[in-house]
Amino acid sequence: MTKQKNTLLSDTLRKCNRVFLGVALFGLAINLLMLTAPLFMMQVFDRVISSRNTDTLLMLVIIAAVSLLTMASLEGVRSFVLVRLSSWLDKKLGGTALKASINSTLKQGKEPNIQGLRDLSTVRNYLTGASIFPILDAPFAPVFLGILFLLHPYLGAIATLGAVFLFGLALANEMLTRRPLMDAGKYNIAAMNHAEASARNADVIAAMGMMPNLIGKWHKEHLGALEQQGKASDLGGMISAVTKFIRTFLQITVSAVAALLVIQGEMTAGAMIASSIIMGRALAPVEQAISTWKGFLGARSAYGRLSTLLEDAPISDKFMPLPRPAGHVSVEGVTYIHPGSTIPVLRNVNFKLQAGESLGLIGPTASGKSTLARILVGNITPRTGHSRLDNMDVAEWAADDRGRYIGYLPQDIELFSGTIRENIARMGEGDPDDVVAAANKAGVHQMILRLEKGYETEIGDGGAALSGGQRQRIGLARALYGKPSLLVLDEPNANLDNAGESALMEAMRTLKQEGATVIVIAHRPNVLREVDKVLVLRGGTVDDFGDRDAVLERLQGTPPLIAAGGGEAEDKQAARQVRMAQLNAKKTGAAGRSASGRGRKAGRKDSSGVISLGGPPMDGETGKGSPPELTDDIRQEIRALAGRDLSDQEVEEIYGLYTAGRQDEMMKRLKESE
Ligand SMILES: Nc1ncnc2c1ncn2[C@@H]1O[C@H](COP(=O)(O)OP(=O)(O)OP(=O)(O)O)[C@@H](O)[C@H]1O
Repeated sequence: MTKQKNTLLSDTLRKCNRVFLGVALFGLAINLLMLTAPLFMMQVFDRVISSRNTDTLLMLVIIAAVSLLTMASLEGVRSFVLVRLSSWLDKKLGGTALKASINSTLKQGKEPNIQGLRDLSTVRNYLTGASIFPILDAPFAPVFLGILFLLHPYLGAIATLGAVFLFGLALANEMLTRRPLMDAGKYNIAAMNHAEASARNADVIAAMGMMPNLIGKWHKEHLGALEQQGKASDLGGMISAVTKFIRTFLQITVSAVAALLVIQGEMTAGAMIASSIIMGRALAPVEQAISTWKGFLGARSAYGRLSTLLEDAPISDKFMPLPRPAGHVSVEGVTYIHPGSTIPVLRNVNFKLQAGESLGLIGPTASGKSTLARILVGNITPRTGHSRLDNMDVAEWAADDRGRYIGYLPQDIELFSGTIRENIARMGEGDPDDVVAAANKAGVHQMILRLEKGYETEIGDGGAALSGGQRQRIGLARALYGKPSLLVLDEPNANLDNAGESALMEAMRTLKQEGATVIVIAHRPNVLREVDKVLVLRGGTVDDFGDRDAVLERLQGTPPLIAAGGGEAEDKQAARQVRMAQLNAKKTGAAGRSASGRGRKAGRKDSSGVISLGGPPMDGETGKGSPPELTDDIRQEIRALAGRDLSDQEVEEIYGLYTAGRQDEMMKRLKESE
């Protein structure tokens, strides 16, 4: 089935046709009224001066004044209409252009930008600004040429030839400058986006002295734009100079021929003056068109980009709201390839969660966890397969509706300029009770109250006025706002201290009681204590899925996928607890089969837990196998297993037992140190 294209842009502009027709008719009247000056001059020279009749002169002045006033009023009304048209266009298309820009960032993985809004502004300014007048006035050029023919066929012929020649120059201008101007536009957009992105990352730039490199990169793109612009301006400037010369020379030629005709008695002196003025009017739109050509090309490119962007926007914003889902999650054969890539980042991912279940999503870096999270919340659409919430494909569920039932905390949190209250209420006004309830659940209420303006504290762009941990906790409160049925938390504890992490785990317990389904991506172990199930993602495929303890037990002997973080005592304790959960699961024979049908890793001891400290596991019997190097990570892991701070020597001794394959003694030493 071919996707229906959104024709909002062309439809909206079509609706403007009547206004443009009106504006063109105004233009006709204005152009005719412009004949006031030449006709006045003609009458003064031919009637007043020869007859010395001052009454006629007064009458002519009054008629000219009325005519010029009418012209000024019409011009005023024309500009009034165009200003209103500009606002109307903005109201009609602005929201859709912004939405489409945001969606294209989301779906096509493009660098975040609001080019759609910029393009709309370019098109709008062109259509409703002074640059459109030469195009609207151009159709009247033949009227003026016709009048010249009436004054004398020679004058008409010279002016027509001149107009054709100038039109040819205008065409040459279009053909020669189109490509460089389009290239300049492209370079310019890249340079501006680059500059915007740099400004957003000011901290990193300043701290690591990246400024010269970034400026160099920006310069390269900007110079590209300047070079192409220069090329177009050189050509345009030359053509413009030739045009000016030809136009002025034509004016002189017409005046000279008219003077000859006057001498030969074929024309009056007044007609000679009038012909010169009319000639100027006839050729003005052609000359103006050349000078405003750049604006026209810019607007045309902007129109092209905007229509491509809007074509993919949803045809209608209307949707039938669906009832609150219970929270059943079903991921069916999901494969995903990032735009611009050919390698699937997720391959045939399948799993199901009942409403109220919680899942820990773990896996090595770049295994596709965040991508899966974005699919689960409906931000990106799988290439094949479906992610369903209560049987409804989230990708097909209108975002504004489904979003009410989903809580999402992305890795980079993404807060907005505004107050804490607005941020928690997802940038709406928000019911105060609901805002406080979400903050309480995220354990952040007291922290907010301690801020100078409490919930009304302005947090700055992206939450710049908050610490990393505060941002994460406010992001969590935003995710919890409105009691969502499904929560997807992407490394929610990455910036949290112990108190923050305890609050997070408390929130997970509360959510469980409330029946919400929670999916949490974890690199640090604490949160895994609160989940029912664990899914291990490796290289974009499900490596293992099942009950937490069983999966963790099966992970024995593989390089660690979760790390004890930061040297915090609780972290170490948690890491140890997760390890112990693995060991206990082993001891009680909880090992099951993996969801993918893969058997558990070849066990080496079945009577007690085998601890692996990264790298290939050591053979407990023989001590054979290549021991991994005693890295800082392994030191940390040993300390986490011990649950307290060991001296370097103690760590090395325990490690010695490990590398010798003396697991029992190692366990004893670990317990001793408890
Ligand atoms: N917008 C994108 N365009 C192209 N490739 C992308 C995009 N986003 C992610 N990727 C690629 O997809 C792969 C998976 O990324 P993803 O962020 O899902 O991994 P992850 O498991 O969450 O990693 P981490 O644990 O480091 O957060 C990576 O190789 C990454 O480079």
